Amino acid sequence: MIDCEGLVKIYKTDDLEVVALQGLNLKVEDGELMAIIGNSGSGKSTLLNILGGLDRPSAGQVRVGPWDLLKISEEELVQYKRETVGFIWQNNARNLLPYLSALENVEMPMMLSGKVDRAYAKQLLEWVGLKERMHNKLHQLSGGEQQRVAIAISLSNRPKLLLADEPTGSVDTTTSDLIMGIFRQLNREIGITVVIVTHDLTLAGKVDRVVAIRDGLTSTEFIKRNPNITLDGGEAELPQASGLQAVHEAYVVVDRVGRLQVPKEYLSALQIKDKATMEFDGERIIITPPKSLGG
Ligand SMILES: Nc1ncnc2c1ncn2[C@@H]1O[C@H](COP(=O)(O)OP(=O)(O)OP(=O)(O)O)[C@@H](O)[C@H]1O
Repeated sequence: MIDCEGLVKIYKTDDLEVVALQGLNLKVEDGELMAIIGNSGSGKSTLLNILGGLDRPSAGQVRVGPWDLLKISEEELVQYKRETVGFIWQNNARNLLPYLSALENVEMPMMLSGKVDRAYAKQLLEWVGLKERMHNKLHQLSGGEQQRVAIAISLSNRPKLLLADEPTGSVDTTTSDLIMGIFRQLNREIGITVVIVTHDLTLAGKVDRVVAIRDGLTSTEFIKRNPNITLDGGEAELPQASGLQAVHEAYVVVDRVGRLQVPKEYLSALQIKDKATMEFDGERIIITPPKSLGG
C-alpha cells in the first residue's frame, strides 16, 4: 500500500532550511494496522501530511497504491485525497458543526462531493458505536463521542488508507481504548490500512508493528512476538516502563545500502563521535570506539 524510499522533505523558511525527512524508508502492506512513534520534531507529522497529500515531498520515492506522490499533478492530488485517504487529527472534532446532528455531520462531506448515501452514513455511525446517538446535535455529545463522529466522517469517502495523527491525544483512557477498538474492527472487517502516529506507547503497543522515526529516518522497528495476542481495552495494560519491549521484538532498520542508525545514547556512552571500528566475529558485528593511533 505504502512504499517510501529515500523520502526527503526540506522546509524552506526565509534563509533557513529544515530537513524534516532525510531519506526515510517505510513499507506498509495492504490491510496493515501499524503505528509510527518518535520524539517531537522527528518528522512524524511531516510524513503523515505527505502520505495524506497535504504536503509535497522534496525528493525520493513515495507511492501509495497506484499513486506516485512525488510526480502527481495537482488535479490527480485532489482525486487522490478524495478517493484514497481518510484523515483523523487529535482535534478533528473542532471542525464539526455543533448545530447539526451527528448524522448530518457525516452526510455533510458526502453532500459536498455530490453523493449522499444515508444508509452508509448510518452504518458508519453504527461502526463507531453511536447508533443510538446519531440524531443528537453535536453539542449534546461528549468530546470522545465527537471524536468518534470525526472518525465516521474520515471514512465517508470509503478510503483505502486511514491516517491518524495522535487520534487519542485529547481523550481519556477508556475512549482511547474504544477508538483503538474501532480502528481494529475497521481494519479487520473492511480491510482498510491504518497508520497511526502517536506519542502514546500504550496505544502503539496494541498494534502488530511499530516503526520508530528518529531525526527524519526510520530507526527501529518493533514487531509483535505473538500476533495472536490482542491487547484490547479491558485486558491487561502494558506496563509503561517496559514500553513496547513487553510484547514486541525490536529490530534496527538497515537500509538498502546497508546503513543503520546507532542510538545517540549508545554513541555517547562509548564516546564515539565521527569514527568507530567495526569487527565481525562470525556471528556478531561489534562496534567500538576507535583505538588510539598515538601508540
Ligand atoms: N511548515 C514547516 N516549516 C518549517 N519547518 C517545519 C514545518 N513543519 C515542520 N517543520 C520542522 O520539521 C521538523 C519535523 O517536524 P514534524 O512536525 O514532522 O515532527 P513531529 O515528529 O510530528 O513532531 P510532534 O510530535 O511535535 O508533532 C521539525 O524540526 C519542525 O520544526
